[in-house]
Amino acid sequence: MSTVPTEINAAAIKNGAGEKHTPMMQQYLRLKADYPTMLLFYRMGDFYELFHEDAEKASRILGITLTARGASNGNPIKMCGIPFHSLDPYLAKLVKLGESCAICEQIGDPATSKGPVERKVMRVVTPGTLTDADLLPEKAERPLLAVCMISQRKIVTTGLAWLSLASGALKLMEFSGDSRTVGVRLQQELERIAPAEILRGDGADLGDLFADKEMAHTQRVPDWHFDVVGGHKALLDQLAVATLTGFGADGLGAAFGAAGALLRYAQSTQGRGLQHVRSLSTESENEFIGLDAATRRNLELTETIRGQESPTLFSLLDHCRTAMGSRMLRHWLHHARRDQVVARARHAAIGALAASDTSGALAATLGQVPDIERITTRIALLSARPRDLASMRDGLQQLPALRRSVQHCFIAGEASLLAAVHDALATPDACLDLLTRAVAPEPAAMVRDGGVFARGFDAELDELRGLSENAGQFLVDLETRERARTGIANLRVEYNKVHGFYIEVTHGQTDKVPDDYRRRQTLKNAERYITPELKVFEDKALSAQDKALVREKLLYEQLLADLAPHIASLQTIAHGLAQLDTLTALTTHALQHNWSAPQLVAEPCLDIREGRHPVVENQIERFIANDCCFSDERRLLLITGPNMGGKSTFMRQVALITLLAYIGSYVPAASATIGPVDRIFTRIGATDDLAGGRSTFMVEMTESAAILNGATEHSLVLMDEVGRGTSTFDGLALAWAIARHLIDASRSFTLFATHYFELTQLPESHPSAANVHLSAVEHKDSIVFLHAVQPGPASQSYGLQVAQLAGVPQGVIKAARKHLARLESQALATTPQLDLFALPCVEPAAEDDTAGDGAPAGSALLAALAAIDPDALTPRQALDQLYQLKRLSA
Ligand SMILES: Nc1ncnc2c1ncn2[C@@H]1O[C@H](COP(=O)(O)OP(=O)(O)OP(=O)(O)O)[C@@H](O)[C@H]1O
Repeated sequence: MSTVPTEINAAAIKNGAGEKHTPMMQQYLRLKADYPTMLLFYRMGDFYELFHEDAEKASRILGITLTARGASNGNPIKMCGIPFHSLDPYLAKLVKLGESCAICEQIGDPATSKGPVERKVMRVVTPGTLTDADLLPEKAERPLLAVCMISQRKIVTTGLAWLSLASGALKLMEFSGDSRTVGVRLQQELERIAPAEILRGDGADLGDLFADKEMAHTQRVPDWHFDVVGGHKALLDQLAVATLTGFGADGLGAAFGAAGALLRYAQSTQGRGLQHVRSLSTESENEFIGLDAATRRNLELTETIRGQESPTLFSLLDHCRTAMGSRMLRHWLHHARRDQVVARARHAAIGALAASDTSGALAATLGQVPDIERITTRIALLSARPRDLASMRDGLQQLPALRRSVQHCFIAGEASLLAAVHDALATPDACLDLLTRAVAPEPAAMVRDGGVFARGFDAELDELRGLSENAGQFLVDLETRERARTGIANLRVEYNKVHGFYIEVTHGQTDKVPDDYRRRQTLKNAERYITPELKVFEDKALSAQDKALVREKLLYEQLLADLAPHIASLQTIAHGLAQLDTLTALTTHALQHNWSAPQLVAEPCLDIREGRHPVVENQIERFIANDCCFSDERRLLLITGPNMGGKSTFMRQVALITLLAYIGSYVPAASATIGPVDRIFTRIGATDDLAGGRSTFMVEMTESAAILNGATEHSLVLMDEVGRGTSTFDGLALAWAIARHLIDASRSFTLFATHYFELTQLPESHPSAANVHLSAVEHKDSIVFLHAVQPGPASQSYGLQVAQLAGVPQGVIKAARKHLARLESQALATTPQLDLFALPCVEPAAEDDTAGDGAPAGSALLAALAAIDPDALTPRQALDQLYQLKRLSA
């Protein structure tokens, strides 16, 4: 097997320099030299041992005892070990933490070996190349990705190749630009693809891209692995084709380099070719609706903001009955296509499934289908276990029923996607026939245990099994015969593992034993004998058992080889099943929650009627539905309203409905008509990034900068309380300018929530902006949220009432009220800037971009008067205000 030669190992050189290591240690060091960056698990009898630094590291991570064993080259050998049968849980833990492990087995026969038994690394486990069912997350992919960058005259071309080894899906993409834009882009693509492991060239300068500790484990490989010509050839060989034109990969360069390194690494970890990697897809730069990391997080697509698995959009919609469906749903949520055709086909399929009322029956049948995708991969990698094959057989038997249900649907309604699924689910008769004939109804877990093959599959195996299985009857017969022959009534014929077969006679009867009895063993109360007849039988029976095991092993290898030609059709079936499962899950959710089919149109618009937040509507008793309407003439909504009024919920629901429509799902709304969308941006909530050295305000501004630089007229932008991370006036000024940029320059559809009431004047100078507010009413001293979005700006913020609701002590609230009144009157009296933006009753702004942003100037007295809310004043405050007004008029 080729190894992963990342660097020449120091230990190997040292070992050659005349140091005195034991023969076993020499062997260990030779093996370790090929895997310098991995933990080497060295098989010794029933244990895997780790030595030296590997032992220290593993004992620390796994919490196992570190010991020392003898000495080599004069130094004690540090070591720790684990029993061979409990390897997988330990591997799972290590790989989760980003460690890679090489598993070295004994391949020689200890009985005949001179010196240490021959050993070889048989398996390499790295975070991005897992295929074992026990090590992989069931509902997520763990792709391996390679990055290749080629610079030419300040233009950097970045090639990406990534492979989900567990499914065989191989993808390429390439993009170019100056180093800054390429860096940003790369970061975004890595966030979308979410690789478990990244390969990069030894000398590649990727800036501080991988400084982020959250980023996948990176592995350096020699730069020459990224050779473009070599990579192109490796792809042709892998896919067994003469040209890559059919895969849309013509004209790529850096991506081929990445693919070359990727395939080399993946093959080396498996120790064999990747016969299940048969196809390639090339992603173009603008295929998907762009979502940056902040947006993926803020919208809680597959992870909550706190990093939990639920409640998220994925956890809500995942009614999938197979892991294949769950993985596809997760993929769809992160890969909404801009092309409306794909989404429309899915809407039609959901419509047909819903109309035919078969989703319940489909879900029940899908529940009996195993993870055919991953089992197929294990067949290709020759690591499938007998029970994998048995469940594959049982799963394939469900195909005709599924196909009938699907056919029923697309006859009922027009759905070309379901027709394609129907075609994909054709039963692979030859494969199913082979599995049915070969595999026992309930096979043993491991081939080494025997009992894997069905009776009647192989005549030789049946004969060998017959010999050992008939032993029971033979022994009963022999016992009867020998009792009659010897007259010993309590004579017994038995078997044990140590002594084999024997005839047992108690001491009192031994004088009756015939001459042909040979003594085998003397016990306290009895003698054990063997006869020539019993010996012949013993030889046959025992060797038959061994021979049967050898035969089963051989047959199993042959069976996997015979299944290889079916890999492509099994992959097609797995894809069809995943699609069907995902569509059925979306249909189930749509039916249960009264979701409707969105309309995707070519004109710029976003018209949602009675929209709901998909996750929140599930959590509270009565969710208030709201409309949201954007058009070419109405591009920015300023959202005001009290804290807790529902602003963030409303904004997120608009983004989620848009995204759901584009992944092909129905949406939580009475109706939704949505035009082209290229990106969704969100700037929501204030979190600081202490680990990254960025303050709350810095994070806020970085995210805002990305939006201002990246948003286009087809983007949907969510801005929540921008500017609140700094002083009031700085914040207000920034919020004002950002909003204007979004209206004038980006022309995106923007939801702009703010507590700066001054901004609500924007629509007067910018007609494509409009005010809406979340309504609330005061009841006595408290507040009742109505959660309804209404036209116009909010009249006040109710901050103190919300604080009161939150349990802030009464005394504090009272003091705050007083102080607020004082502040408001002082601000009006002494800070003319405030009314730059304030107060609805003043003159409308002049549309002048340069002079104070066209802010109105009005009489301070009028402004102060307008700011007074008589209902909110105590008699004492009213009197204070009166004095204030008097002073202003003086
Ligand atoms: N349309 C709605 N119908 C019913 N309840 C809602 C609705 N919208 C929001 N809520 C409830 O109100 C709570 C607060 O909503 P949200 O966080 O969106 O308010 P907010 O206006 O953004 O508050 P803040 O300004 O303090 O961030 C939510 O947790 C939810 O329980």
